[in-house]
Amino acid sequence: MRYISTRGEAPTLAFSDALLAGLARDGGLYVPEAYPALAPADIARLAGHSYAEVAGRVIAPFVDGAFAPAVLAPMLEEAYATFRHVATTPLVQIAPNRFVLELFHGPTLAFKDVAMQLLGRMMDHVLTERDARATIVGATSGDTGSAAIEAFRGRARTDVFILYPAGRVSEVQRRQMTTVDDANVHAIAVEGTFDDCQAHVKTLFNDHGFRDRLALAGVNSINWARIVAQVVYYFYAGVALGAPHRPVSFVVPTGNFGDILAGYVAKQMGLPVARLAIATNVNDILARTLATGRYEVTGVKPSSSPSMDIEVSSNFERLLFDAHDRDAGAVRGLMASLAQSGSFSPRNEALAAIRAEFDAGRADEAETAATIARVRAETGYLLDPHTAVAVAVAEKLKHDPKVPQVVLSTAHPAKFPDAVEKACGERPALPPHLADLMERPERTPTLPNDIAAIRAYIEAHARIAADAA
Ligand SMILES: Cc1ncc(COP(=O)(O)O)c(C=O)c1O
Ligand SMILES: N[C@@H](CCOP(=O)(O)O)C(=O)O
Repeated sequence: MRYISTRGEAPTLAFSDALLAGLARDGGLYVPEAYPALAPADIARLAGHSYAEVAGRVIAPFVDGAFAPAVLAPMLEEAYATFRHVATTPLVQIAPNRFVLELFHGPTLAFKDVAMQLLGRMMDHVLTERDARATIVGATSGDTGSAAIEAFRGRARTDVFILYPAGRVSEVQRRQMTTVDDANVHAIAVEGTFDDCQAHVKTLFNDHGFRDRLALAGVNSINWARIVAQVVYYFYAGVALGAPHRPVSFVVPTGNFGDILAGYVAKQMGLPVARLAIATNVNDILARTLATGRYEVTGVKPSSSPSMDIEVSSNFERLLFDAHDRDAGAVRGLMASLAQSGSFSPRNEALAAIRAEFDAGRADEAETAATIARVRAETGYLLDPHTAVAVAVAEKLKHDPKVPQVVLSTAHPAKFPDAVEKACGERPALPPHLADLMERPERTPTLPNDIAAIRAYIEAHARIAADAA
């Protein structure tokens, strides 16, 4: 399997190079040359297998050559042994034919652990084989950062620099990043939004001198390996609910579009997905795009689901690439328009193709809080605010009642105790391994929203730079 850039001007790479590259050198995102297919019989054979075993079969065609089955299988066993649930990502029914897919049983209580626990091991393996090191630079609205820090802390071959928007993540999210004292971990508060942090990361990748000097690697969902690892739970849940013999729909709380893109990839591979629904909070740029045909940045508003407070939705570029029949020139034009004017309009046929695959809806702050309170009162189930956005949208969508509808639950409610308590009067407790989180000392520099300051900080603290000096 080879990987090509959505902007068509970067070298084509094998999986392990795409894994270390993060952003393509032309500013685009890597995608496979073609999506591998799983025949209905192959999908049926996933039934009854453990999460790690299903992952082995779904991931294998993407990594061919780079990770032999004898290497990948133990890596997957080890990665998912860090999860606190025997099913890794269990399904819980909350209404007739509506299920919550709990993706938050990993070490940092969010769906990011599913991919990051594997990514950490894969990168370490490739770096060890090459006797190389890397400097990971990532942006987070709260969850990617802690998952990346947990996956890479203490690793000799990687330094991790995570940029998060100061004051715009929950206290639990911040502390999960800032209380880790391993020398290779740097959680940096930036006086800006997540979109600013993500733009800074992309600027650093596009500075080829800096990128090469520090051997930059990315762990955001710009990294294709993140998407691949997330494809697995669509198959795992789909098969548990009757695929390939019956279709399944998914409703996904969405920000950077990585999670729902993984569902789209699962569908391209052959999983019978009836509908994929994008659920947004008040930062509803994607829902507006599907409704109006115009992608238009209007300014991020802080919400009770802060991890989705995103307007520049990175992975939408991968969907645009497919929807424009893989015309890299068209994607370059749209992205140039976004950079210049904060907006773009996909071609009519592309928009029609997107609308044919996806539904979209938004839930405002009052709807999100009311959903947490009502679902708790009616079913006893406690939703985190991100999952509540998706449940609220699921309830509003037109949906075939015979098709199972799976709402992806992306975070544990205890990551957002203030929002949950405000909504339903109940303060969820952190699991035992994080019980003393609020007492642990924090370590986090605050930097201005300025690329020069961020570049200088990373250069001054990256071990690769120090060793080269
Ligand atoms: C808890 C939570 N839910 C939903 C999302 C949105 O996922 P994505 O950015 O892949 O669309 C995020 C951030 O990525 C998140 O952390
Ligand atoms: N919501 C994310 C934002 C970054 O998304 P990613 O999937 O591209 O890493 C977060 O919690 O950091």
